[in-house]
Amino acid sequence: MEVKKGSLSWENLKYELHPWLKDAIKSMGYPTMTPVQASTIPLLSGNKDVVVEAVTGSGKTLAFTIPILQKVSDRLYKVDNEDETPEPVKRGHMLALILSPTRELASQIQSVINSVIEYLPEDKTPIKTQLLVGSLTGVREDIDAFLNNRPQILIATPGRLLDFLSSNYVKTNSVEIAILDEADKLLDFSFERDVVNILKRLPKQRRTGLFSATISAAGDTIFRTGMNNPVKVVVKSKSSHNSAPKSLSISYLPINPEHKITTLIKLLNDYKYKKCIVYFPTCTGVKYFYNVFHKLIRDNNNDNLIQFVSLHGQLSTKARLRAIQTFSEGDAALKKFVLMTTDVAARGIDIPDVDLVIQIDPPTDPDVFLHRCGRTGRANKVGQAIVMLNEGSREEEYVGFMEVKGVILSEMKLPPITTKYHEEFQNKFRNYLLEDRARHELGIKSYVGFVRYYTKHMASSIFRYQSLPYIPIAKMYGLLRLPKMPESKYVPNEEMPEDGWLGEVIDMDTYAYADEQKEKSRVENLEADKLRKISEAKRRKELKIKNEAWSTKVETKETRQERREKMKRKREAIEKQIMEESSDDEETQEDWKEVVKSNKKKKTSAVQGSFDDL
Ligand SMILES: Nc1ncnc2c1ncn2[C@@H]1O[C@H](COP(=O)(O)OP(=O)(O)OP(=O)(O)O)[C@@H](O)[C@H]1O
Repeated sequence: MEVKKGSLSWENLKYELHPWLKDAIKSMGYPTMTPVQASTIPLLSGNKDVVVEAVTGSGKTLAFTIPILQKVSDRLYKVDNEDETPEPVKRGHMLALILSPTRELASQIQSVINSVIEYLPEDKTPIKTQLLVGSLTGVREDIDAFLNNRPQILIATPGRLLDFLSSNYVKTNSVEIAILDEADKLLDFSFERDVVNILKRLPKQRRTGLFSATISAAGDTIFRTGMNNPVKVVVKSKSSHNSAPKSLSISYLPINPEHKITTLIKLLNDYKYKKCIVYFPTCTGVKYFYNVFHKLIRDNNNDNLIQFVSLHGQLSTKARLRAIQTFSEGDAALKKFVLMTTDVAARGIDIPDVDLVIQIDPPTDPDVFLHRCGRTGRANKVGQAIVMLNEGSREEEYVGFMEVKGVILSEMKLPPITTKYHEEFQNKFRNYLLEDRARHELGIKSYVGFVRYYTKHMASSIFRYQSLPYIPIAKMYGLLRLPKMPESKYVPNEEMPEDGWLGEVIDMDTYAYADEQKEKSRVENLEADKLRKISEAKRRKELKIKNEAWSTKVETKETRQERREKMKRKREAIEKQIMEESSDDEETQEDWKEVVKSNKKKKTSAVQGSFDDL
């Protein structure tokens, strides 16, 4: 169904809403409907199932919230006869279910619904909501709260809802409406089984609504949701076939990967923005760079003009919700706010002051690109999204690839940054890492995580891990030395630094942890390891000498005294040699020789190595 132009005044809504709901919307300060609301509310409030695809920030949440509240109000307040009273909803039953792929989004949806419910007159039976997401509370507590508070509307993530519904105290046969927000995500391989299981438990005559900015990505799986002849609502941007909202401008920045972090810092320092979201590929990457930025940018910035907030899936639910709260409630008039995050905050998150989004790398799933960009430029507010692409590589083909998907990217020029600026930061970065071995270990983990992430790109012909610039990327991660990993075989021989060192060689034996306890045990382990190696090698050599000595005795007829002297000298020489060889680096050097050797072999035999073999 195409949305027709016309008056978007709430008075023109083609459905008669409950008076309290009409008043609530007016009081909330939304002068007009958005196109997706104008078309969806009448359908879903009536008796239609809907599949809604509308650009990011176009008001889809209210487009399903209003029909839900309308249906709940029908059930709670509507009577055919004035002197009748509606039958109350039974204990253990609910009327509406909303599913969301993330805890943050579920919590945000609950806030939107609650903000409308606030306008419900006090003389009416209260409408209540309950949030069901993993690890915030236990399932048992959720069930107790549900039975005691009797909410009619549940907002949940799939896993927790499934556990919750397994209880005999929870009944689903009164559910009148079910919504899947970010439906394409809920119907992909990660959630589909749970979601389909949940929907199977609901009454067949319920209404179902599927919402997303990229619903087409769900393909045929939408038919597994048990919808009844659904109506498709499509709302595109006004400008031709652009899949992004008109108020959002998207640029790409071709860049040498080695300079990504310094350039990011330059942008964050110099750009005018209120709130910025920076997307990193992995949780470890967020943790690592959050620590780096917190220390190197914040500490140098006496006025603390930028506040960094980190949000990723390895944090507890409470910490995640707190991070979103800090970021969204932060006063942008006082300082800039930067949320460093992963795709956990790619979809649905609605924070009005976000006017800049930066992606260090494109997401592995091309559909997520639009969701990430769409955290800005919402509800007709101006926003800018920037994605960094490795210059002179196939990654630049991403621009054409996205254009086919209706996402237009324009080229952005690099901000002027001197070599001195890069070098100064890299020196600071190196010194920061040298202060604590644990920092470098986290850097290695982040780099390795990134390489794994890269191999998962769906557009694998554009994002080829075989031609990834491994050395510049390792430098971007600040690494002192390239870690041992199978992918290093893709580094061309002529680019491979000696023994993998990316800068000045350091003594790994004395590279210490800042944590005293950890350092003590590292040194102890190192010593024990050395002693073990010495004694093992000594034993092996002695055995060899013994055998040799025996045969020599027969052959040369040496005197006992001479043999003893000789063996003593040999033993001493061996010990000396072992002491020199037994440093931690021996293994690494061997390993690097192997990498170089295998590279040579690869070149001469011209056989392409397969990843799965490794
Ligand atoms: N009728 C309206 N008039 C003005 N602003 C509105 C209206 N309806 C919703 N909004 C505002 O628009 C913003 C975006 O809405 P919402 O979060 O529902 O977008 P969405 O379409 O779900 O986006 P996404 O696809 O990114 O999840 C919100 O801040 C919301 O308050």
